[in-house]
This record gives sequence, C-alpha cells and structure tokens, in this order.
Amino acid sequence: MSTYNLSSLWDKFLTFSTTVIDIVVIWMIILAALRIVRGKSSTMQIFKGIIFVIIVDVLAKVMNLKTLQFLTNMFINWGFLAVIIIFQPEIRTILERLGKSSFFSRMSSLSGNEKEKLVDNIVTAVRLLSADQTGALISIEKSHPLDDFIATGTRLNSDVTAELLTSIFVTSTPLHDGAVIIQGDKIACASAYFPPTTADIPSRYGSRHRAAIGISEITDAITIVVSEETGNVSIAEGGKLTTVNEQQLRKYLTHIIVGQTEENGENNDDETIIEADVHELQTKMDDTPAANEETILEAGKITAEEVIPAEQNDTTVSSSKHALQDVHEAADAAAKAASIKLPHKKKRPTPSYPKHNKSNYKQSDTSDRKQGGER
Ligand SMILES: Nc1ncnc2c1ncn2[C@@H]1O[C@H](COP(=O)(O)OP(=O)(O)OP(=O)(O)O)[C@@H](O)[C@H]1O
Repeated sequence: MSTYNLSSLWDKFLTFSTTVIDIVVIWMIILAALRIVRGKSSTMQIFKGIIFVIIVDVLAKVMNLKTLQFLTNMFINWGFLAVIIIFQPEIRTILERLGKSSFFSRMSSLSGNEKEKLVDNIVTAVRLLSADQTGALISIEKSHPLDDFIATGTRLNSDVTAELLTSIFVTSTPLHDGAVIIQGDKIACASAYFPPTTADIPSRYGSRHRAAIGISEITDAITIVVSEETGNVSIAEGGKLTTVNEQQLRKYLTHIIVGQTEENGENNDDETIIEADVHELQTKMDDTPAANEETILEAGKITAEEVIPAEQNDTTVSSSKHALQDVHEAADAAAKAASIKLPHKKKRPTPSYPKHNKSNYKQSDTSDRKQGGER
C-alpha cells in the first residue's frame, strides 16, 4: 500500500473518531441537561421548545427553506444569550457538580465484600440505635466530597463498625452531638455540623431532620436519621426525607453502595423509597405505625402542663430496666388516643418520670445531661 493511501486512511480514521467523540460529548451534555431539568416542569417546557427550534432549523436546511432558515438562525443566535440567562441556575448546578465530583470516589475503590460489610455495619448500628431510641445522624459520602463538613466535626478516620457507630451516639459521650460522616469504609468524623434546610417541613421534624435534609440539598450524600423521639429511621437524599424500615434501609444501602438490588426480595420497592416523599412511608424499624398526621400537627399547641403524669396512667410502672421507656410509651399511647401530641420526652416535666427504682434515676439523669449538652 502506498504512503499516500496510508495517510489518507489515517485522515479518514481521525475524521471519523473526532465525529464520534463530538456526537458522544454532545449526547452526554444533552443527557446531563435533561437529568437536571427533569422534574422542573417550567424548565422542561423551555427545554422542549429549544429542541423543537433546533429540529425545525435542521429541517429548514435540509429542505432549503431560506426564510424559515433565516428565522431559526436569528432565534438560535440570539436565543443563546437568552438560554444562558434563563438557565442560569441550572448551568450553575452543572458547573458546581463538575467541580465537586470526584471521579474515583472513595466508595468505588472498595471491594464487593468491603461494601457488603459496610452496609451490614450501618444497618446493624441503625437497628440498635432505633430500638434504643438513640438519636443519630449519619451521612455517607458519594461523589461530592464532604471535607468541608468533616472540618466542622472531630476527625476519627476509624473503621466503620456497628459498635463504634452506636457508641458515638450514646448521649453521655462527648461526640454524640451532630453528625457522623462516612467516607468509603471509614468514619471520617463525628459531631459534624450540617446547614439545616430552610424548606417548609412538618413541625414534627426538628433540627436533626432539618440538618439531614439540608445536607442532602447541597450534596449527593445519603443521610440516615434516627429519631430520638420515635425511633423512626429516615433517609434524606436530594432534599427528600423518607421513613424506612430495616429491610428497606438494607435494600436501599445495598442498591446505593454495592450497586445491586436483592433479587430474592419480595418487596422490590427501591424506586418507591427513592421517590417517596416525607408523608408516604411511616414505618418504624419494628414495623410499628408511627403517630398519625393530625396528632403531629397538634404538636405546636401542646404545653408541658398537658403531659399526662405517669402516676395518672393505668399502667403499672414496670420493674424492668426499661420502666421509664414503658411509661413514655404508655403516655404516648394515651395522648395519641386523645389526639394530642406530647412534647419530646426530654422536655416533659419531672413528675412524668417515675422515681421508684435505680434504673429510672439513671435514665432521668442522662436525659437532663442531654438537654444541657445539646446545641
Ligand atoms: N445542624 C445540625 N447539624 C448536625 N447535627 C444537628 C444539627 N442540628 C441538630 N443536630 C443534632 O440533632 C440534635 C437535636 O435534635 P432535635 O431533637 O432538635 O431534632 P429532631 O429532628 O426533633 O430529632 P429527634 O426526633 O431525634 O428528636 C442535636 O443535639 C444534634 O445532635
């Protein structure tokens, strides 16, 4: 084969490759833009309008329609400026994401076994925290680095184990306040501060849930919240909070971290968990239904004096070491039946607490300490 033929073949190959790269890049940009505008109906309409004009322009060129071509050209030339102005927030989001994304995120460097172990440890810890009604806030870093938030807490860089996670949130320990951040298979820090959301959310959600939603609005992290008040477990992602049970949590984390869906599960509702909003799932870890919406809506109107003192309940104070919790549960049940919402158990007046046995004193003390120690 002559040198001329070889060089012409090489030129053709180069032209073909650059055309393919060009098409792939444009396609990726369109996909990224679609992903961002999806769900925002007004932006989507404008986006569809632009695509329509581009199609008309191509057709006008193919069919050699001069006037139509002049009009679409005018629109495209000037429309470019208009698009930058109209899509300013979206363009900002794209650029921010490009800047923040770490292509080789810590999670992706873990082996399959390490990822499964990670899911297992998190789920076990959350189960224990939920059963104990110990409040917790755990964020799992995905592609957006959480270093800025880690800097607000106490650095740990320890392996993720269920034991360590549960110990961190024990209220008598110095690190329990704030959030734990998980990077890869390490607990990067505890006691981190997240900017709370300013969104209008139901009053039953306090600062812990606001912080979880807040971080999920500005990063792609998955944040798990365990409510101290109810033991409910929720996942905050993309500005949405969804209450989940243990099975749903495991399935969701497996889907996100290991990257696969459990095939044998009868309940194939990952998408529901991702898409459902705050009102939809109200399942406690043990599948006990949570308080109903009306009860919760009353929350703001209840004063400490309206708490039903433990002694007035029919319930006999249990001699078990969970006596205080039994009393709270009985009081909550009575209040729920009467369609009222009790304040958080920490805020109930002292007469609510039985003072009969040692364990009750212990828990009462912890409760007081907690109140003093909280931000
Ligand atoms: N901005 C924040 N960043 C990190 N952690 C926070 C933030 N705000 C509150 N917290 C944590 O949440 C705790 C207070 O939770 P609070 O009771 O107000 O919220 P909640 O949403 O009602 O949760 P719960 O159902 O557990 O009571 C704080 O002690 C702290 O540990």
